[in-house]
Formats: sequence, C-alpha cells, structure tokens
Amino acid sequence: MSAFKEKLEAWREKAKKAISKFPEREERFATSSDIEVERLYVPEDGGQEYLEKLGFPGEYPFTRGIQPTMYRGRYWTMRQYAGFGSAEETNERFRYLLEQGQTGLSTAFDLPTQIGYDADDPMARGEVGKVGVSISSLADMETLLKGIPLDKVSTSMTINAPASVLLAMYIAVGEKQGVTSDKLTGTIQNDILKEYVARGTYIYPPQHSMRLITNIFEYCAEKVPNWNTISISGYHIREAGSTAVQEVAFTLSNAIAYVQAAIDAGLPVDKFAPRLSFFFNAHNNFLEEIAKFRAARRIWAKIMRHRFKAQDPKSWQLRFHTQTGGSTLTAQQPDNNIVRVTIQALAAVLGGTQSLHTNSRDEALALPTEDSARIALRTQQIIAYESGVSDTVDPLGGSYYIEYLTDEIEKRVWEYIEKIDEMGGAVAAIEQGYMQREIQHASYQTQLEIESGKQIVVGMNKFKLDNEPQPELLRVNPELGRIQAERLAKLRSERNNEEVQKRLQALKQAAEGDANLMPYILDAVRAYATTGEICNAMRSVFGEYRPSLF
Ligand SMILES: CC(C)(COP(=O)(O)OP(=O)(O)OC[C@H]1O[C@@H](n2cnc3c(N)ncnc32)[C@H](O)[C@@H]1OP(=O)(O)O)[C@@H](O)C(=O)NCCC(=O)NCCSC(=O)CCC(=O)O
Repeated sequence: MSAFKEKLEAWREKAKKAISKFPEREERFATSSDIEVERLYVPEDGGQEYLEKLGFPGEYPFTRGIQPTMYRGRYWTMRQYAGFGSAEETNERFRYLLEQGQTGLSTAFDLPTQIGYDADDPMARGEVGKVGVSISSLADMETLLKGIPLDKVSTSMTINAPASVLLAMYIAVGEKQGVTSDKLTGTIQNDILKEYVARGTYIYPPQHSMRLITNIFEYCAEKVPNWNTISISGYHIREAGSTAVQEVAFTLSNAIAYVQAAIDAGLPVDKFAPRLSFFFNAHNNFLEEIAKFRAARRIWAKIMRHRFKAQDPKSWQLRFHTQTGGSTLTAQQPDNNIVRVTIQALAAVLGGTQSLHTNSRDEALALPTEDSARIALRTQQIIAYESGVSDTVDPLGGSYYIEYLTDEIEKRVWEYIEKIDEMGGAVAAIEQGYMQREIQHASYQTQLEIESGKQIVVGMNKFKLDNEPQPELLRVNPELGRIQAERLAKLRSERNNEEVQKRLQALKQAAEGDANLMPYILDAVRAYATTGEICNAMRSVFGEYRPSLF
C-alpha cells in the first residue's frame, strides 16, 4: 500500500473513533437527489505532495480543517456580536438572540469600558452605551448575564486593555451562579498588539500590556482551563485597510510575539497554546478568502510545531472566529449588504471557521435594530440548514484554483513574517510603525481605486439610486450617561469602601512587583471596585501609552 493510502486508512479509523465519542449530525448524508455524501473527498492517490500540503482534517497541517468531521459533527458557533446601552438592554438582546437560535454570546462594550473609564468619568461623556454596553462594575455584569447559565453558554468579550478586569467580573458572576471557574467557556479578545496597530483601545505601554496578557495565560491554564485566553485578531487589521495577505501575516506575527512572551515568562508552550484562538475578517473576494483561512491554518501549524516545538497537536491548531467585513458594507441601499454578508459568511464556512458573526444590513449607519440582527442570524442559519455545504469536509479542497491561492497566500505571508522577524519581531515592527505604514498604503490604494471607479461597489459608485429610502435605525438612549452615573454613585455609597481601597492598594503593590495580577484584580472586582478604579490603579504604576506619528 502507498504511504498515501496507509495514511488515509489510519485517518478513517481515527475518524470512526472520534465519531463514537462525538456523533455526526446524521447517520447518512445525502444530496436532494439522494446521492450519498461522504465525509471527505480525496484524490485517488495524492502522494507525498498531498500529504505535506493538505493532509487529512483533524491532522497536521490542518489545511482541511481542525476536526476530522468538521460540521458533520457540529455546526460552527453562531455568535452575533451584540451590545448597546445599558446592561438591561443588552441582556434583553442576548436573550432574544438565544431564543432565535443563536448558539453563543458575543459582547460589545462601549468605548469608556474598552479604555478603562467608568460611566461617570468626564472622559466618558457622550460615549456611554454608544458602541456597546457600559460595564462599570460587577453589578453591571450581573445584570448583563442575568438568566444566562454560564455553564451552558459560551461568551466572547471584545475587550482588550482591561481584559483581565472583565474576565474577573465574568468569573465572579459565575461564582454567584454556582458555576466554578473550571466550568466556564468563552473567549476574551485580549489582543493588545493589534490595538496599537489598527484599533486604538489601548491603555498601558506595550511591555506592561504584554505582562497582563501573560498573567492571564498563566492564570487561566490553572483556574479557567476551558477559556480561550486571547483572540488574536486580523479582523481589525483588515478593517483598517490591509490586504488579505497582510491580515494573516500581521496576525500571525503578533501571535508569535505572544507565544514568545509567554515562553520568556517561563510558561511551557503546551500549557497555554491550546487555548490561543484567532479572529479573521471575511471580505467579498470569495475564493481568495477561503484560501486565506486554509493557508492561515497551515502556516500556524508549522510555526507551532517547528518554531516553538509544541508537542501537543492541539497547540498546532488554528481555531478561529470570523466576522463578515464591516468596511465592505455600504450606507447606500443597505439591503444589498445582506447579499454581501451571505457571500462572506459562506467563504468563512467553506474556509472552516469555528464561530461566525454575520453583520447586519444597517451597520454602516448605526447599531443593528432587532429586525436586522435577526436577518443576519438567519443568514447563517440558511447556510447551515439549507445549503448542504456543511455535509462534507472542506468541499473545495483539491480545486486547482483554491490550492494555488492557498499556496500563494502562504508564500507571501512567510515573506512578511520573515521580514518582521528581521526587524526584531512584531512589537519592534509596531514600534517602528512598519505594520501601520503597510496597512495605510494598502488602504490608500483601495480608496483611490474606489474613487476612480476601477473598483466597483454596487449601489455606491455604480448602480446608484437617486432617492434612497431612509431605513429605521436604532438610537441609543442619550440619557444613559446620566442614569449610569447615578447608579454608580449609589454603588459607591453602598459598598464597603475601606475594603475596596485596601484591595486596590494591594493590586498597586503587586503591579510594582512581578506577581500574577489576576488574583488581585479578582479580589478587587469581588468587592465591587469599578472598571475605572482598577484600571486607574494599574495606570498609576504602568503609565499610559502615547502613540507616535508615523
Ligand atoms: C475557539 C473559538 C474561535 C470558537 O470557540 P467555540 O466554543 O465557539 O467553538 P469550538 O471550540 O469549535 O467548539 C466548541 C466545542 O465543540 C467541539 N467540537 C466542535 N466541532 C466538533 C466536531 N466536529 N467534533 C468534535 N468536537 C467538536 C470543540 O472541540 C469544542 O470543545 P473543546 O473546547 O472541549 O475542544 C473561540 O475563541 C470563539 O468563540 N471566539 C469568538 C470570538 C468573537 O466572538 N469575537 C468577536 C469580536 S467582535 C469585534 O471585535 C468587532 C469589531 C470591533 O469591536 O472592533
């Protein structure tokens, strides 16, 4: 038997074992004409080249997916990013989405929370509850998660600079529900490097931020073992205008920096690497996007296995969430966005995503209304339940064009990674403004092409309407800032302020040394110290990051 056939047989055996533990959705999959659909389609004998480049799903280098059965076993998690106004309003939207068949939660925080200010801070004025929910203390978090069983639902939180604080609040709500931290499942974004490059919600300078991240890796490995400790994000790099290749290259370079920082802090790679996760964008160039996801998986597997010498196959797997491309949406003829989102979501699924957010049609104009959010969720459900694309693993694997694009993206990504390595790694490249300049250049080129009409955006620079109908938009309560400030005043008058000060002082002292800060943050949170107070305690030790102009 050839090596290919031997490996294929071994994979089939392995898949059978996996299915006995985690059964597939159906006993038998078939098309509408009753043609039986097999788990995997492979060439007659792919030889060594197939084995090296593609392999089998669930096995190194994971080009064809991280699970042997992929969506035949379980659909991706349908995880709509949601949050606005107060914790009550967002809790209501969360419950609505779960009732409508969403399978995971994803929290959008407002800007003050994202940069560690309380709702009553003068810095927060005008921004409270605008782009996400306002969470100033454990009391808000309790309201946000009311009636949601934390041992059953996994929750993602898009929080970066104050990630440790919001994670501590989540753990504390779990404690109140009787769910111990080892039972919690979810993800914090916690990806500060891309904040300096593309997104902007940083607080502390890079070295202190990297320490906090490493502290979280270490703490979670012990206490919250099923938590995804970081969501290393290309999404925002792409939103800032990068190309697909740059999105993968800069994300993986940042990921290398996180892994290196944790290893330098003394953590064994296989202890934290299985819980690293990723987050990518999906744009309209359908086939390039599919190839991008496949290439990213293959490159990461090589990096983890060969560069960092990880032994556990779970450390080699690139698991990722996808969001459809916000920057591709148009304010004009917003219903057209439903079609864009469908194409992008399908690319994510054909690329093997673990979790997916589909944007709402009105997101170029405002936060989504309930109707728009429902249509966005329905879009994923139609792909899952009606299209049949989930019935076989990596259905486009072996397409000449897809494989060519996968190889080509991989080659170009390695070129960037090598260049960034030569510059001293991602942190140095960011400090020198290299990634920022590369993204700005790509973004400017795209803008020029759109303005000249070379790149067509349907309904925006071609096929325009003279009279645009005005859609109904969601408006955030302008009184929210005041309401939240009143609540905070009440909280501060009712809690044990002496205890709060004691715990904040202990945190400060720990920050001056080199202890893991998570237990101190958790202690402060439990005493109802606020987001702003905890972040200010660390600000007083770490200082604030001020960007240079590049
Ligand atoms: C790893 C991911 C990507 C996905 O995790 P999930 O729990 O949803 O999915 P999962 O890990 O694939 O599946 C859950 C469990 O089922 C198992 N499982 C899945 N499929 C299987 C199969 N076929 N066979 C056997 N087991 C299977 C998995 O191994 C896992 O168990 P085990 O764990 O036991 O293995 C995570 O990090 C995540 O959910 N990320 C979401 C990030 C996010 O929503 N971000 C929003 C950003 S929004 C944003 O930034 C917007 C813009 C802005 O604000 O600027």
